[in-house]
Amino acid sequence: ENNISRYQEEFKEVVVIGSGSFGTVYKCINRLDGCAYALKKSHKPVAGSADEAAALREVCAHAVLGSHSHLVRYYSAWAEDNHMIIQNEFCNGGNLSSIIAHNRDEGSKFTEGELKRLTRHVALALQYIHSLGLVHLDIKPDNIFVSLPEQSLSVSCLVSFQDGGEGEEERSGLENTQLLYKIGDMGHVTSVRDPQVEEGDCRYLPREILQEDYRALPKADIFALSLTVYTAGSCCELPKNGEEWHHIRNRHLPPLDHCAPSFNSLLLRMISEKPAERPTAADVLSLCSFCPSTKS
Ligand SMILES: Cn1cc(CCO)c2c3c(c(-c4ccccc4Cl)cc21)C(=O)NC3=O
Repeated sequence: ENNISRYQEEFKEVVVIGSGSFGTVYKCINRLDGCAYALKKSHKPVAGSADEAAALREVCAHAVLGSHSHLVRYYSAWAEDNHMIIQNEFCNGGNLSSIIAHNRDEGSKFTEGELKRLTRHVALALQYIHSLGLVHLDIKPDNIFVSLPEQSLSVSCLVSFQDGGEGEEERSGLENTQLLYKIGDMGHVTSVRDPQVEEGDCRYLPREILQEDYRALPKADIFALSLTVYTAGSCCELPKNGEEWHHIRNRHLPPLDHCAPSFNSLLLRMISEKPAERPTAADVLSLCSFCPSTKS
């Protein structure tokens, strides 16, 4: 039997960077090109199972999506000794959920400028995905990754990034780096025309998806983007079900007190009960572009 492991042959495993029901994610260095990659190792799904269909959708989606500055880049995928392995771009800034958790501990939160940069980057990626007739269906802080370009990994920037820095002026240091937000985890991507919907995280799902109404799937991504941005701005945990869950679906979302009314009303419009009333990704970009504080 073929017991040569491509994983061992081609990569040096550095550290586990995540693990869960999906499998285990490692930061690895490719022995040939010396670059860091994120490799997710999961058990090979049973042939013909829903897991196998999802794994195929993930890899095919990456292959179709190609490369985009606000999508985590896919490099390769293969099977070995009963495991599935996917090799993706390594994002060195962590994911949005780890940054939100850090802010929650520190009692600090995203400035309006940072929230607008986050909204713009993810809306750019959604505009691209939707333009290809695809939808993501699992937009949430865990699946938004951060890339800090090397040159901005100076100590001062890292300090402000890691420890929140001394105050606003330290944090504002972030606003000027070319920090990039990227959508990752294509495990729920499906086509708008012939959707094979695997429901994403219910905290970020609009009502119509739970009611299996798939007539406006791109607007489900817009709904989830709003609650993702809201979570980053408020550091609050979203409800999974019950009264509070329905309250939000009735557009009751307390405004982010440090953001302009125009930004709060954009977030509210994005969670309109009727998908048709939610803006498209292109609308979000134009509504969010008049922001003085951050470029890019
Ligand atoms: C838990 N976790 C932490 C990270 C690093 C953040 O600094 C991470 C990454 C990915 C993924 C990932 C997600 C879904 C599918 C495949 C992969 Cl490799 C998971 C990741 C991925 O595709 N790229 C990553 O950086």
